[in-house]
Amino acid sequence: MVVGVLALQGSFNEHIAVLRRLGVKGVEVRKPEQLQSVRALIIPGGESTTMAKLAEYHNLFPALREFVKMGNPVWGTCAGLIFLADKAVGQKAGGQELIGGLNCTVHRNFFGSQIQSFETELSVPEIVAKEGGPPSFRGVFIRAPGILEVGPEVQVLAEVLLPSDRPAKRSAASENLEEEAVAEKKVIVAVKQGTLLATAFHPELTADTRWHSYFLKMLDEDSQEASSSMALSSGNLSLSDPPKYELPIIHY
Ligand SMILES: NC(=O)CC[C@H](N)C(=O)O
Repeated sequence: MVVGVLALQGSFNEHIAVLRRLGVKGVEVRKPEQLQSVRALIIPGGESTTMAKLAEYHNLFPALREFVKMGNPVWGTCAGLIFLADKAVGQKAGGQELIGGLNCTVHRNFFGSQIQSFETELSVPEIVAKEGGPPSFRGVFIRAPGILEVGPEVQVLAEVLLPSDRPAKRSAASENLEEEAVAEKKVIVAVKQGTLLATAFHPELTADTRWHSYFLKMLDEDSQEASSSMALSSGNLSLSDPPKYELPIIHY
C-alpha cells in the first residue's frame, strides 16, 4: 500500500516519517499524475494560502477534487483541513482556492496568530475505541484553524474547550487555553466524513501514532486488498505493535 503526501509545502516529511514507523510507504505528491499511483492522500499543515498558490501553479486542484470525489481516503491536517473544507472564513484578501468535499465551515486562524500556538490534551473517544491507548491525545495547535459548523453527515472526533469570556482568541499573556477561565464553549478540531478525515492540530509532530493508524484503517474499510498488502509491508513496526505514547517531539 502506498499513501501519498502532498509535498508542496509544510510538514510532509514528518507525515512520511510516521507512516514509515507504521511500516507504510509514504510518497511525495507534487504533480497531478502522481495521484494515480496512490490509494490515499495526506494533506499536511503549513500555510494554506501558499499551498493553494503552489497547487494552482502545478494545476493540482482538478486532480485533487477528482481524487476526493472518487472516494479515496484523504486526511487534511491543519492547512490540509482548510483545503478540504467546503467553506473557509478569515482568508487573506482575494480568498484562496479550496479542494472542498468536507461539509464544514472552517476559520483559517481561529486560535489566533503564530505566537498563540499551544498544546493541549484532547479527549478522543473514537480514536481510543479503534486504537486503544490513553483517553487523551496531545494536540499540537500551530496557528490553528477551528471548525465552526459541520453538516449532518460529519462525525465530530475532537473538540477544544474555550474560555467563556473570549470564545475566539487567547490573551497573549496566558500559556494554556485551559488556564484561562472555566471552559463553557467548544470548537470542533477533528472530524470524519466518509473517507475524509480532518484535524486542526498536528499528530505528525507527536510520537503518538494513533491518528495515522486510524487513517490507515480507513483504507482497509473499503479494500481487503489494502489490508493484505499492509500485513506484508516490510516496515519495522506493524499496526499491531503497541504504539508509543510520548510527549510531542517538537515543542512550539
Ligand atoms: N499549521 C498550519 O497548518 C496553520 C494553517 C494556517 N492557519 C493557514 O491558514 O494556513
